[in-house]
Amino acid sequence: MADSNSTATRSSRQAQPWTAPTAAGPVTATVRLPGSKSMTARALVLAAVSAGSSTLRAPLRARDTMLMAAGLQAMGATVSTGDDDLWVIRPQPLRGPASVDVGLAGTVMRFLPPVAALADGPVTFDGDPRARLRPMAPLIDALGRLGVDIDAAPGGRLPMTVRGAGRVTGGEVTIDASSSSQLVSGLLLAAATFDRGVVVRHVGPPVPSAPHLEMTVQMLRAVGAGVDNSTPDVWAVQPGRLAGRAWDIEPDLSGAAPFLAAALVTGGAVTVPGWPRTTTQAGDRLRELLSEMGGEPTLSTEGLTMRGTGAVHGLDADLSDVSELTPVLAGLAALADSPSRLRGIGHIRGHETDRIAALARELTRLGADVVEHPDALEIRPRPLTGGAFETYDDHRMAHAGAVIGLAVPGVALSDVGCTSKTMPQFPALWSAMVSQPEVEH
Ligand SMILES: O=C(O)C1=C[C@@H](OP(=O)(O)O)[C@@H](O)[C@H](O)C1
Ligand SMILES: C=C(OP(=O)(O)O)C(=O)O
Repeated sequence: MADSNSTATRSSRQAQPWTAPTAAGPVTATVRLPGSKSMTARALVLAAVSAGSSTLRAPLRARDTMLMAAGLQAMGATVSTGDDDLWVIRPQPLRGPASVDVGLAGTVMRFLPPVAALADGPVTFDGDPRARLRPMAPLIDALGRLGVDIDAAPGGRLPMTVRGAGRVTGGEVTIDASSSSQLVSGLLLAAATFDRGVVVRHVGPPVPSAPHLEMTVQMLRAVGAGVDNSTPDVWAVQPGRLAGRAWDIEPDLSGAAPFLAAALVTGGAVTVPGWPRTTTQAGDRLRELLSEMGGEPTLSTEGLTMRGTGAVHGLDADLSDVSELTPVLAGLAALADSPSRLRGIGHIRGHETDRIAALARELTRLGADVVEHPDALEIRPRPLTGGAFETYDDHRMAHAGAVIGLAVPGVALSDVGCTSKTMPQFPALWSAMVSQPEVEH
């Protein structure tokens, strides 16, 4: 069952003010990270729409994934999350009435409505206040055109009720998924169980987060779905029975970002064990992005080791594929020896908070010179001074503040507890990393 600490809403959770620890010298640490949010979410959804039982080894236990588990359970699936290392999912006929709390999880709000359409009965969705502002309309419209009956708040937002009819006809549908790749992933993950499967055609400005879409396609194929993604911006899922399976969840590589960044900031070395040789996770791009910023990555059987060289350089990069890395890279950019331009990130204004505005505001407050563009951030480093750092209920804003705090004493986060969205152990892991004495090699 979902534990209350992991699923607590922002309003039911006390803010946890936290002054980020400053590193006394180079940090040398091995940091074992929890499972990937994106893989855990997909594995749970696929397990619930498969024909047999599934297991998830090393899943992520955090607010987003516990809400996913609870949502599926509310619709009738048996989801056993009691064992930290092995979750067991037994699919059952999906049913309403049910009520799903999406929290602030994009994965829950975009992946579960298509599943709810398969339930026999109404399923209501709502979440944190900010969840009501995140883009949902293209998914609601697409499901409507696939024959699903949905009542949503004006403008196509949460709260909403999906009046599941026990089956979905499916077929071809166009969608503008430029605001989130999750709108497409959600349709695809449930589609093999639609009578006619689905053909999703994106029309509009580019869809962000290509690696996340590739993860959706690969994980669908791994449970036996026929998926054709050979035409750009078109994804077809054949109707068919999906097989339950045993999933090994990789460590969360996007969650690795602040820890690896710490190696650059302090001129130390941080190792993340279990870094996969090949992966669809967006966070794997950290190897290349952080080496452009001055780090030296080594991938070995020990995992990924990022070494700082003592220098942090600015970064000019299109982050549209890996936009969830933006907050940490922006924090690092504020400490760099040259300006940065983080481009292609307009859609992150619809993430947990408007991340472009939030980063511009908080980095400026600490003394950086930041120019905010509709879809980019320009960061010109200047000497920073500690002070208040608002986290906006956004785990990755907290990561950014922690990274700056390594070098700037007195960076006072308004709430580090928001990291429970994807890594409840973040404050403990961070403090342990910063306090580890340097080891001479
Ligand atoms: O499908 C997923 O697991 C995710 C897709 C991406 O969403 P967007 O395409 O909305 O950026 C990413 O930013 C998010 O953290 C996780
Ligand atoms: C954008 C993110 O989350 P979500 O899955 O809620 O969209 C994120 O984790 O950076």
